Amino acid sequence: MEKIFGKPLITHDEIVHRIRELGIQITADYAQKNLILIGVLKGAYAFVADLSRAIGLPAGIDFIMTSTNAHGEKTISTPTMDLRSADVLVIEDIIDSGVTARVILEQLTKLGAESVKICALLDKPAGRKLDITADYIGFSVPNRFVIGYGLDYKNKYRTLPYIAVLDERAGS
Ligand SMILES: O=P(O)(O)OC[C@H]1O[C@H](OP(=O)(O)OP(=O)(O)O)[C@H](O)[C@@H]1O
Ligand code: HPA
Ligand SMILES: [Mg+2]
Repeated sequence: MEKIFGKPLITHDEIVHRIRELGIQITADYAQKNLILIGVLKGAYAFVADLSRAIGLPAGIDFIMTSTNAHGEKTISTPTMDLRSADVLVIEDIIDSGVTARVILEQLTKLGAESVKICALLDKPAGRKLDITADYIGFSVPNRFVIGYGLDYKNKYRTLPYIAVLDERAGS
């Protein structure tokens, strides 16, 4: 797969280093709080696994999935954990248009969480359609379609250990 995608946009070592930094920051920020991490499947699966183990707190962990309903609106599944009085940190792979993040923030806030913040591995500001800012960001990426480390193109390439720009030669 390396040959198809050439040089990584963000290497595995850079991801590991940045996650260590984010873990230290989140550990300090949530030291006195009732932290529940909520991973957004599928894209955030790799980031959740690594970031959760870089946070030195007894955090709860849960997952949600997103889907699109008959009206073309994005919806989320209901978390299994009770979020009342919890400080929720949503873990996302990327914020692009901001539509997914907006729906997640609105819905989880309605479930009675004390606070809801978002940590995204990647931020693509040029893709933004809604005014959404992540509270923690791993890396800012250019306005290109990126894959790897959880991010897919047609459900493939999630397992790449680094982030790359999709090469047209990958085909369909
Ligand atoms: O900011 P946005 O434009 O809303 O895009 C970001 C969202 O889109 C992707 O998920 P997708 O719904 O494709 O599903 P996946 O996580 O299963 O890949 C990505 O994982 C984010 O969740
Ligand atoms: O650049 C991207 N790559 C993969 N999935 C995505 N979902 C929104 N933007 C992207
Ligand atoms: Mg996703």
